[in-house]
Amino acid sequence: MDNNSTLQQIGCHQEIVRLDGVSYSFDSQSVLSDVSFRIMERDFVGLIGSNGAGKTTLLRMIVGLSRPQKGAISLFGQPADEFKDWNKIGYVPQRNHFNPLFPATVREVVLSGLYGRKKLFRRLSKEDIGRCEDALGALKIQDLGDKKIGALSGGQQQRVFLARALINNPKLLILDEPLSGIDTETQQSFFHMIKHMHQRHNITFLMVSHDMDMVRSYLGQEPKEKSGKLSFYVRHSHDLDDCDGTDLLHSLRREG
Ligand SMILES: Nc1ncnc2c1ncn2[C@@H]1O[C@H](COP(=O)(O)OP(=O)(O)OP(=O)(O)O)[C@@H](O)[C@H]1O
Repeated sequence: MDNNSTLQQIGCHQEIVRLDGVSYSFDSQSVLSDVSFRIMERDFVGLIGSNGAGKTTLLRMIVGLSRPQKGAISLFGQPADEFKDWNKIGYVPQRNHFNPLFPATVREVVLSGLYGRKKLFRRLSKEDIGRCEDALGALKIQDLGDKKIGALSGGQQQRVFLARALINNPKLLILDEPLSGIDTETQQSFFHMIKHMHQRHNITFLMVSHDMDMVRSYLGQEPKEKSGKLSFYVRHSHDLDDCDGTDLLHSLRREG
């Protein structure tokens, strides 16, 4: 193998998330105990576990909303405490449901995903608006842009939250039960869409799901690793000689 192809493989094979002996308790109740796991670039990781197993607690630590009480987390090769490049990570938390009277439009919700507090207070640039339209296009909801978010169905709202997470063109998307509370047909098209993002646009995924059939159909029958009550199912989309195409929004602009 020549140097170039070795470099290419490393280039597509970065360690995105590393958990080393992570533990967490609420009061005296231990929720996670000594969890170690690595997510490589272009992995699709399905995180499975019973109710209360600590899945959401783990995701919240990865996105910096809380810290491990023991052990360490690294993101893109950096200790999580020092990590600043949060626009590389898109996060869709569990059970996002808006009150039907919530006044924001779909476009406003998607734009609120632009990372950086200062962006909330400064005027939107043409580029910001272009990114928003691209994200709406990626989720096939351009026609909903001016609708009030609270007036949409659960499945449509889920698409809006995914568009919001995509607006920064993240390398890693973290989804907490994105399929819950939506009908089977919408679940299938949603899952189809995220598989496409994984395979064609090289986004790395960490997804919590209770739908074992869907998880197994894409990620295989057996978990790659288990830790306590958590199981990690993994599929890698990596094509050794293809390191291109990580920019979903950009690709869409070109395709469109
Ligand atoms: N803020 C909190 N204060 C006290 N206990 C908490 C808090 N958040 C979570 N817990 C407890 O920690 C445990 C793990 O919760 P977590 O939400 O991480 O589980 P989960 O695997 O995501 O569950 P589910 O599948 O039901 O969403 C649960 O027993 C929960 O009651």
